[in-house]
Amino acid sequence: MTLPIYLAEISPAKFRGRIVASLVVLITGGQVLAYIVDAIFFPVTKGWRWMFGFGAVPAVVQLLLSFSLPESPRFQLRHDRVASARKTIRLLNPTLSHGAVQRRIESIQAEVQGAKESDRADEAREGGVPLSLAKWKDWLQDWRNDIQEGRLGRLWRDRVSRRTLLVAAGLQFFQQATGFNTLMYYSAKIIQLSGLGQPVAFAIFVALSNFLSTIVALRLIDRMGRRALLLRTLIGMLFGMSLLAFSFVFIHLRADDAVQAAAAGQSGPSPWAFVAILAMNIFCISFALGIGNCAWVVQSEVFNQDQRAVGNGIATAVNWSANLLISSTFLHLASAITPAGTFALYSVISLAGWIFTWRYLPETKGLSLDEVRELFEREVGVHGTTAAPSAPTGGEASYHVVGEETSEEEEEERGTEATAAPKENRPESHEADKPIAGGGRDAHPD
Ligand SMILES: O[C@H]1[C@H](O)[C@@H](O)[C@H](O)[C@@H](O)[C@H]1O
Repeated sequence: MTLPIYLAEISPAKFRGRIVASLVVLITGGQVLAYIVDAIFFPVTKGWRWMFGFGAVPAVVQLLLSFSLPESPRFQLRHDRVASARKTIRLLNPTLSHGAVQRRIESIQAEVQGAKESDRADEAREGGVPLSLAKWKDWLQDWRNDIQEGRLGRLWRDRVSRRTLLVAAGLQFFQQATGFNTLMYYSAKIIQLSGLGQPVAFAIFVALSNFLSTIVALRLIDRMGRRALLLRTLIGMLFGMSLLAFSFVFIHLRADDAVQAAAAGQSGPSPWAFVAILAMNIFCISFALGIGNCAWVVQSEVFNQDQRAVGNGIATAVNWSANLLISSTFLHLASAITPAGTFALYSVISLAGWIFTWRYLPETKGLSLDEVRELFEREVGVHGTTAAPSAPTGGEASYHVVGEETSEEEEEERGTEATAAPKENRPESHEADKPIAGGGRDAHPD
């Protein structure tokens, strides 16, 4: 949960999508490694001990490396640690000029002002009833007040914040409910059911295509934008999952001995088994190019400073709860309504995910975290007609010039010009590349 927030807070707007999505590259790379370790230890007696034990290695490395990780400049400025924030900004952006660092500090200070006020209000309310069993009623009341008056309550009461929560949690829900992890967890089983031999080898192939496509997504997410990418890849997911459902209508499910006979070459697998493999790969590649990344990126950027932690917490909890629900029900569903029926159900959920994205997600690419918030504050959301976002705050690199790579220094300089210049005068305001700010339904590429 902390990582998307941390990465979003330390990245310039132009590369934020890519930097947050690099987290997913590491997750999916880790999954491939886990498959390989498991394949190695599968034939070993009590190999599961090694499988679990190896999981501790990256955790220890991460623990050791985290000691050298600075706090994000936003966090430092929220706690008035200006000198440390200056040092961190320099560390993260060694090419920035003195003036540019100062401008970034001032912009973040302006942004965290509201959050600091909320911090003070929360502190004033806290320290209430000491935890003792005899006073459990007071304690419960205190806890309820905290929820109502604290960050959670503010997140729920405010209409704009509710919308950001809906978008972040909704995308995380669809990321899991479309059934991707059933393919990750049960791909060997599914492949075995289809009558193909070598289920583990094919399963590694699925994990590998997830990993490689996630790397490709890094290049697309800031160029194409989250919304455009999602709307296209959800169609790929819908197609892949429907094809998988269709292929399973014709696959005669095999019992274990029949699978062994097929593997020994006594009876070949049905050609539909190969269609199923193809379908799984289409689904996985589309997932990894789109919602596998975008859900994390979007949740890291839609909340304001005050609500970022609680909002990300809720969205992450939705992700894991939906994951638990889907993966723990897969085998039961497959025996109740057949695998074909289960995959058909997941494809209907992909369709619902497409409608949700089209209806609720505005384009956030290239906008500073501040501007993303402004975008949600505009009444019209994705389908109105009000103007594009206001000029960047100057604190973050706020342009999104497709295909153009610039140094931080240039970005900062442009940021200042843009703050002074009216929007129409901005040199790079390519119509085609404008985020779908308030103009989505008419303007979006689909
Ligand atoms: O974004 C990640 C990633 O795509 C993983 O492959 C998947 O297993 C996770 O559940 C998901 O949250």
